[in-house]
Amino acid sequence: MPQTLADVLVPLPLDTLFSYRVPDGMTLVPGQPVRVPFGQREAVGVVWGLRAGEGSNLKVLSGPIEAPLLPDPLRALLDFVAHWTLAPRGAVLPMALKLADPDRPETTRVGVRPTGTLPRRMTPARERVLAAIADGAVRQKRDLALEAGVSAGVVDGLVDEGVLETLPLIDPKPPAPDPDHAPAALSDAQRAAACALAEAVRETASGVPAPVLLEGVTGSGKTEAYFEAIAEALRMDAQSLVLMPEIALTSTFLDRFAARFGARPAAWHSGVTGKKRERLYADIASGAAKVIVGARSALFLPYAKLRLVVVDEEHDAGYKQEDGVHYHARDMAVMRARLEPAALVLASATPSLETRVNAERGRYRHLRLPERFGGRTLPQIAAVDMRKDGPPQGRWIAPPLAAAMEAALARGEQALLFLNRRGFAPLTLCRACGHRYECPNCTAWLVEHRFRRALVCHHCGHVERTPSHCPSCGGVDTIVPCGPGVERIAEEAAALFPEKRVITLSSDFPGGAERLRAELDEIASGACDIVIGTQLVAKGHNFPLLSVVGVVDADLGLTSGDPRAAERTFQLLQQVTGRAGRGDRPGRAYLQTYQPGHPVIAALLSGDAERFYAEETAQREAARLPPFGRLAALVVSGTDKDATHAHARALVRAAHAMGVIDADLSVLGPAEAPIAVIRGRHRVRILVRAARTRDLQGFLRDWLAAGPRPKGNIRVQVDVDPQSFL
Ligand SMILES: Nc1ncnc2c1ncn2[C@@H]1O[C@H](COP(=O)(O)OP(=O)(O)OP(=O)(O)O)[C@@H](O)[C@H]1O
Ligand SMILES: [Zn+2]
Repeated sequence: MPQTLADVLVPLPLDTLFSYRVPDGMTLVPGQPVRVPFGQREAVGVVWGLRAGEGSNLKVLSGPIEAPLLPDPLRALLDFVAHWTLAPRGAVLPMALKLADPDRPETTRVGVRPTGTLPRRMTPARERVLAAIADGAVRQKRDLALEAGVSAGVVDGLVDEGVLETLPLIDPKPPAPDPDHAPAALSDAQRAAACALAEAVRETASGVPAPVLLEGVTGSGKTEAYFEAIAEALRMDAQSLVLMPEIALTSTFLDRFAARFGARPAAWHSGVTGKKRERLYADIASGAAKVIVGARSALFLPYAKLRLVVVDEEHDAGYKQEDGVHYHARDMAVMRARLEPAALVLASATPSLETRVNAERGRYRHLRLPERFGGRTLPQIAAVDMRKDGPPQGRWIAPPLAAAMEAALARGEQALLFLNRRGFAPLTLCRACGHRYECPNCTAWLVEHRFRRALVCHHCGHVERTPSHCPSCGGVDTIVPCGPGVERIAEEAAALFPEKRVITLSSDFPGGAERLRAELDEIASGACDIVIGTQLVAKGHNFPLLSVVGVVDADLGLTSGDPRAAERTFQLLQQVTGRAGRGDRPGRAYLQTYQPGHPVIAALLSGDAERFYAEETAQREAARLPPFGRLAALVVSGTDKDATHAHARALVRAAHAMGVIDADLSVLGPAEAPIAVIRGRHRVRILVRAARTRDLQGFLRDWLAAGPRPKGNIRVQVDVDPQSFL
């Protein structure tokens, strides 16, 4: 007699499902988290499928775990991610499965309220407590003590006497966002876009709407437009997910959202931990959490009824996960939306070439907001030719930029200096003997961080104290910095404008999201005059008083070997210059460059984005680079240099031996990686380029199966659709 068998996926780096016999009388459904015997122990897993079969030789499934199901579209997404990235399915599962930690006790907060009994002895402190709590509302002990201005001991004393009683405090359910709370008065262009987006959300009732590219210049109100799509989803009692490339961007978003909808959305990111995370996960699974904003990991949650996915700043490289499972969250968002089905909105002022091409070829709908909101103009952009007008040796702010800053500051406006380089100087050497400070674990210079008084490796995190004498020649105080980082620019700005308040923002500063948020608020309120920052300040922020943006080194990034170097630089500089003139004062931006004629600089100066995209597209097509061809990178690494290189060569030989390499499928390399050693591991790269008509993943699977087994500590990391080429 056939029995019910369950095929279970376990969160281990394995691709296979394990089959178990389901005990008689136990009903399970696909997606159910379960406990199963696994080797000598028990493991958790998720039912991936159920079937009838003969199971007498199989182990018996232990039982279900009380946890949210992984719904069909989510399981299909996980299968797809595994297929696409070549990661084993079991390695993908942990991105979606967040089980409660049974060892963590539930930490309930304790509240107090009056019992009606009077204290035997009255003191002024006790009087204040009783006055504070006279309204009968339940308060946390600590809050009550604060409110009454007494020590916690006073409250405890009243509890001991039975004047107050304790009871567990249950978090009130956060209020739900209201689609009609405070809608913005939209401009005509915004309304047209908002209507089209809302329409796409409604279409999910009957099918899969086409993805939408929402392309609008900086400050055009893309956020306001997609808010109306969220409102529509709320009216359908459905969920919306807003993805952001960086968690630093979400804090201002939460406030703006609350102003529009009367309640904050739920935020999902690595900072949400413990019980809070468990509760949110459950609310997402039940559908109680309606709007979720998060980093890329929020894409893999068990939404009950997801009808809208917004990928904000869709061009941002932060969407690519570069460790563990190498996936691109934007691309996987497209797949998730198709599986649900949900409307998909890709929003950007500077879309990726991939997305632009999809829109041009009619695969995506293309909505545009060509103007800034409220009649504001885009900043005028000028080049500062560093060959003619550069600053004196050892300084980095050219006179024309300094003059523009001075004028703006005199008008009470703010200036932003942008340099995408952390630390004080990218290279440090000994003036006496030329010794360069290098990382002991990586092929990389150590970067001086003056605030921390340390030399730091940006690849492995190695830190050493800035030495007082040269380790090579023994020279004392001979250390000299070469080139600028943000800290050095801050020093120069402070010297140029000694009476102005300078704030420096860099992702490596301590304090995390909290501090950053406070600083962003300060800037927006005008509490500082000069802002200096890395790419952290480039995107998304709204600083109404900011009128001058100076790009300290506009050429940085143009010379890298990355096929997207031009596109990336264009996007970044367009974003950062777009911070100027968002309030009621017009903005100006200055690009300090040694090559004012470079196509990227020329495109920024002319404001002719269309031409830039057209030329970039033509070049990519000619070179058969993405999106006209597909790439996969293999990084072979190991502690033994010769063995690592030998393995890479053997892999390439194996590819050629397969007899499938031709004009439409080429294998390039092996070549030593630009960063040849990271954390003591030698690195060699192999690049595969395939026509879109070829099954790239199929080839990679066959190749890795046919190729040599890595020996010792050699590892082969596959990166499909690589974004980084270091
Ligand atoms: N219809 C509107 N009513 C009132 N304010 C608006 C409206 N549209 C936009 N704004 C304001 O204009 C500013 C820019 O809008 P928003 O941030 O949505 O633009 P964006 O296109 O997302 O910009 P960026 O790409 O630079 O991040 C915001 O301060 C926003 O509140
Ligand atoms: Zn290092």
